[in-house]
Amino acid sequence: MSNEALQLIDLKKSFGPAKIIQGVNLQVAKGERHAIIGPNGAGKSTLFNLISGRFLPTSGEIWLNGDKISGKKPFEINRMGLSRSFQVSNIFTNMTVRENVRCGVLYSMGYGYSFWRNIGNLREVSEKTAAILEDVGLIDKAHLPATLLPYADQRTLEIAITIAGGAEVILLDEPTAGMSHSETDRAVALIEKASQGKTLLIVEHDMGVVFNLADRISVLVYGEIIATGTPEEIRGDPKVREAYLGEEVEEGVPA
Ligand SMILES: Nc1ncnc2c1ncn2[C@@H]1O[C@H](COP(=O)(O)OP(=O)(O)OP(=O)(O)O)[C@@H](O)[C@H]1O
Repeated sequence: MSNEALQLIDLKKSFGPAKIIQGVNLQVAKGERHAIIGPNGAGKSTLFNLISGRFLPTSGEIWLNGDKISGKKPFEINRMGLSRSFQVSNIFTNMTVRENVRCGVLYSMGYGYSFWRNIGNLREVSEKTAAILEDVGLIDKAHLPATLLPYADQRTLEIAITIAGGAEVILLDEPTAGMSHSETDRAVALIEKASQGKTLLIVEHDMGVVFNLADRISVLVYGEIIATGTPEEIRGDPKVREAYLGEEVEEGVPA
């Protein structure tokens, strides 16, 4: 059995004549927290859309835990153990916070979204739901309709649902976008705790978050990975400084 949770092999994606992803090779080990950084338009969202099955690659392959997933549909990839967060849109706004997390828990226990089925082990579902709500700090707001939550809490709920789904490999898309410093700190703590024992791939613009959270970082520029390494290696890489980090290395990144 391979030790790779996720493997991208010479992955390419074009939209018409525009070559957006230009031969990406990436290996993410089981249990690793890996961040993808790069300037606007580098292709980070496109890469996530390829991995989660929303886009088909133009060429190349994607493997998840030793199984080829490129060419499969998003729900098939999800069932094979990969879960992806969206920018809030995964939330059922007409349900309470508790019901949202409960859906994720039910899904992880194999019930899918078939609410009408007779659910035998209700107690286990309720206990798991309560534990997640407690962990993410939303237990006091569990009874509220999700739509009434402040923005940062909605993002937190989105992360909670993604993680409640039980997938081993989790893709988080800019989880701290639009958050204040203190909200960001709380979100990072949540992600660290909730991703224990799982594999995390994260796209994030906040360099403080990236350099705190990631075991390794890949830098994507114009659809190509120009460097992969530990935070120290990336911080010290002249190519990265020149192409992307620039002044942020001095100003935004913890030494
Ligand atoms: N469906 C599409 N059709 C055509 N072009 C697209 C499509 N999706 C993305 N692109 C183009 O691909 C390029 C990369 O976009 P992408 O959103 O992946 O970048 P990004 O690194 O996520 O940027 P940001 O940091 O701003 O979110 C952009 O030039 C974008 O216009």
